[in-house]
Amino acid sequence: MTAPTPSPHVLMPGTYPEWDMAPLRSQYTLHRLWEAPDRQAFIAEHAPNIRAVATRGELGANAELIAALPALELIACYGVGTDGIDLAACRARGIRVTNTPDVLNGDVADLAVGLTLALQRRIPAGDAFVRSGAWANGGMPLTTRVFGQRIGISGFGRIGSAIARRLSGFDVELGYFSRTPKADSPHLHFASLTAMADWCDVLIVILPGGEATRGIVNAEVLQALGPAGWLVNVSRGTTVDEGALLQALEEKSIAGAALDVFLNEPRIDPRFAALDNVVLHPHHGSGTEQTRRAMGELVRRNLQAHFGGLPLITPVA
Ligand SMILES: NC(=O)C1=CN([C@@H]2O[C@H](COP(=O)(O)OP(=O)(O)OC[C@H]3O[C@@H](n4cnc5c(N)ncnc54)[C@H](O)[C@@H]3O)[C@@H](O)[C@H]2O)C=CC1
Ligand SMILES: O=C(O)C(=O)COP(=O)(O)O
Repeated sequence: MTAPTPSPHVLMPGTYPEWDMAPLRSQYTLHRLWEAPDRQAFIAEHAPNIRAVATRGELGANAELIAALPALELIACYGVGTDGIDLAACRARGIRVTNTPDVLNGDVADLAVGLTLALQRRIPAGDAFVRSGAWANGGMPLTTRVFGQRIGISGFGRIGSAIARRLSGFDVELGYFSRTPKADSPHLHFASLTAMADWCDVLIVILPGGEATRGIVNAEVLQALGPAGWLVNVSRGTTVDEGALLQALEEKSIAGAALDVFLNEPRIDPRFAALDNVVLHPHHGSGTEQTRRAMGELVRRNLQAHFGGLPLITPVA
């Protein structure tokens, strides 16, 4: 009789939906960090056994956590953005990293388009107007036309190009900002974000987060967008200089913003809630059941590939 193969130990900084937890429990020894009363003691106790971390985008894995796990081989991220994971620390130790690209493109692109429509046509305000009974006293104020505008997409990768595909049906003029022009794109290319902000009516941001893009949407970009310009951010809170954005929104030096992402989520700056020219959304770009199931499955396939000695499905590092 052969001894049963021990199941690999996996540290989870935060939970996944139950439909993912059940199959993970059956294949791995899970260590639930979010339930530990003393994180340091919990990590120290289990560190020698932990071979993988299964994390989420916003929880990431910082240098301190990585350094505390000497047997770590893999960090699997439930989400495409890996800006919360210290990739340099991983590369230095040969720790592999995976994410969940592509399966969420459609949902995040749908939300970007939905937020654009909600912002300019004031759909949440319309809903509140009807519910409050204000309609009985007269019509809702007029809004801004979406079709016929110039829309600039900043970050023209998997999700950015999915946004462009959707908006191509909206009779708008499309431009994109990227470091190198895409040979297969018929849209107007901008090598300068400020120049695109000056050109467009709506600036949609879907760049990766992290140091390279921190505050890339700065006061100068917002000024170029101008009092008739709108910002839609579905990327990361860090890509926008939030102080400059709040000031621009308060002074109405831009027309408005629809935001799915913020600094310090979920405890965002309370100044946002006092504004009437914003649509606010709780970082839910991939938040449909179908996509979350696909993301969970991709995390599991990466873990299985790693522990089965097979090539990773969606490696980042
Ligand atoms: N709001 C939400 O719920 C979600 C947000 N995201 C965010 O969207 C980001 C983009 O995702 P994908 O499209 O899958 O990534 P991607 O890697 O396919 O596309 C990113 C694009 O940005 C470009 N880029 C990177 N740095 C740049 C810079 N400094 N200047 C100009 N262009 C630059 C890249 O060349 C690439 O074309 C993720 O990293 C994540 O932060 C992703 C999913 C959901
Ligand atoms: O995949 C990512 O990077 C994300 O931001 C996912 O976030 P969400 O699914 O929108 O909460």
